[in-house]
Amino acid sequence: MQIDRPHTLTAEAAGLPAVHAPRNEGIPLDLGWVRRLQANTSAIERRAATLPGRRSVKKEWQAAWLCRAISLIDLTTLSGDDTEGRVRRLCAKARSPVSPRLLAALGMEGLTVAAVCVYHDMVPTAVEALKGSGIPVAAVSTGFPAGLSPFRLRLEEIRESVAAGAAEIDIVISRRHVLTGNWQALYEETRLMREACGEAHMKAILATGELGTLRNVARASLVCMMAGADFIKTSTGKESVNATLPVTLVMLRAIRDYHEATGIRVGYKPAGGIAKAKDALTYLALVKEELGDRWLRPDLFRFGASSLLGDIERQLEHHVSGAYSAAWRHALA
Ligand SMILES: O=C[C@H](O)COP(=O)(O)O
Repeated sequence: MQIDRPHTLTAEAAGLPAVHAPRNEGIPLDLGWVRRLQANTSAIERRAATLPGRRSVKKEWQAAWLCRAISLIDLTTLSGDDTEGRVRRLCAKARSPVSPRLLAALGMEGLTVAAVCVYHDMVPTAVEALKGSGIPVAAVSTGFPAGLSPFRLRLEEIRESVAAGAAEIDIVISRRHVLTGNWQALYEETRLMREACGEAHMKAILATGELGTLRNVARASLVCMMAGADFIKTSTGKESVNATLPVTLVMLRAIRDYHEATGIRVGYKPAGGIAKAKDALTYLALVKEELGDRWLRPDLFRFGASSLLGDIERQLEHHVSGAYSAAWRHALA
């Protein structure tokens, strides 16, 4: 598809000025609605398969959309060997996601990523390193990635992450509630997590690669939105299958249904394995087709990605200079 041409290659084209959708306060669990939801797997897979081939944005339009993609990244490090030093370097990258020379050439001075996403223990370091930047810190709490620690500890972890300065909390759902069709338990658990988040925005990670069917993905999406999730997110990045286009179609349509029924906009975060600039453009095109431009802003869309920024930077370098830089020059991103 042809994405509309942004007027100019400016910060505005990259997703600014900031807008803030009202929060999703949730609604009572509607089991009838949940059970009516179906997913036509073969139709969804057919549609998803046509998407990468139909995308076509070139030259300055492509550069503008790649800058938009940067403004939508939750720049992430979630490794067992994370150190304060690595998190500080990541935060420096978040403030200045591509070289100042490139930003000046693109007219994109001031461009930053949307947030930095880290484990609970790294929240104070990230908060300190991002001070004054306006970039929020997101914490993966609730026994990430499996979410199988005692429930009271998962709630406590959320509270501690918020107290340490996290403005966004990425929770993981209990996959077993989905696999056993226990929507009541999923709703109640997610609702309590939302309460523990307080003012912090909550992204509900479904771990779609472990939910078995696309119908389960649709129903889990809906239950999490009913329970008050501000975002629904595909994956932790640790499952064997993470973000995919079919899962994205299902989740976007659940978001559209919820919006049509309630008037509330819930955000979407594909995460895990999105590492190429062209994949990011495919996701943006799909969101634009399914939900419209309003969802292509940081308050309603994020990429959860640890290495996407590096490839986008390489493509922008090519746009400006006509040459590709070596991948190792962008190792951190
Ligand atoms: O939430 C973010 C993901 O964990 C990042 O996954 P990734 O390292 O495959 O980009």
